[in-house]
Amino acid sequence: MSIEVRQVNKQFGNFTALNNINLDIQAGELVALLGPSGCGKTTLLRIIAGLETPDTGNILFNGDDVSSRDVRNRNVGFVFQHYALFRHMTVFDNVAFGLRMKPRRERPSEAVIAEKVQELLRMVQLDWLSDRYPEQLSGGQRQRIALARALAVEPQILLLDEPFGALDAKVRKELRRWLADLHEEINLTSVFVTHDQEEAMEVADRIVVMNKGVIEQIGTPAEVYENPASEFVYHFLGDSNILKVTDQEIQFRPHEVLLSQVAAEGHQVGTVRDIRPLGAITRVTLKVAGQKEPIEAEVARDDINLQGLTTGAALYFKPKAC
Ligand SMILES: Nc1ncnc2c1ncn2[C@@H]1O[C@H](COP(=O)(O)OP(=O)(O)OP(=O)(O)O)[C@@H](O)[C@H]1O
Repeated sequence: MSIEVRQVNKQFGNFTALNNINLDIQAGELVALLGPSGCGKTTLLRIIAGLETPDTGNILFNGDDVSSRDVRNRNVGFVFQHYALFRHMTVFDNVAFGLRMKPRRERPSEAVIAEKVQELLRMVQLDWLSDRYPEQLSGGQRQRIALARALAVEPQILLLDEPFGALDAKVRKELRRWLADLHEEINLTSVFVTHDQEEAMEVADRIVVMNKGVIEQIGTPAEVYENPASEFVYHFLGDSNILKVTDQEIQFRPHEVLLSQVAAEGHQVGTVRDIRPLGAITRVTLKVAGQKEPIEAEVARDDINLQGLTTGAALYFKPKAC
């Protein structure tokens, strides 16, 4: 199901939370709303869900204006951090909840509900936990159960607010992959909120970069990273260096640097402050005379210029684009 956001504005008192938001999301897309804290991501998600009303503007699902429908009549599944699982219900009952709450005419029989719940629990790979209570689950398991619960009513739209927020890095990664796989399995349109650019890059088909209530750019992860529409997008999507050359400032990312242990054409010299192995890459921090901020260079861990390199050594560098 496609989602259109048309000229949406939202004020909280004098504060403009959303300023003329326009957004088209295709059926089957997985879209990330990315931006710093307070930029309006959650407000936009809540407006799409029907949990919040915009001051002006419309929301359309598959071309139908749903602006005046309340959340129960939008058939969206959502996982918001503060909509936790019901503590007094087992995992099974949590997932069954939405189906049991359906009006009598639409409500499946208990046998059908049981089958459906087991199928969802198998899908999130937690069917062995169906009799447990939420407090007996890990954070990652709870999030997966919350997703199963949201999917139980077969929504065509899934809205997720920082779904992996409080989890450790490894579990986050597993869940991200799981969400992307799930997306390929069932034809769902999903929008998720994150302030983590890596998370958006890794999972989303397209990223909506927001700042102070406006959309700065919409594009695929590659588009927003390689062709940022504004300074804000450039800085938000990754680390960057600023190098003063005569009266000009050059900006470049840490991986866009050439290194040399010997003086080379077009290279400047720096002093090695720190050498930090980060898995496949190594980050070298350089202090450069006359430069306020240090320069960071990221190269493959087996880069020849790292051989025998120690802190305090002189190292020559050059932004690749120069
Ligand atoms: N009910 C409300 N009343 C007043 N101000 C609000 C209300 N809800 C949100 N705001 C304000 O609107 C702005 C946008 O909030 P929103 O929750 O959409 O931001 P966000 O981008 O999701 O931030 P975060 O990543 O911190 O959750 C914030 O400055 C917030 O303080």
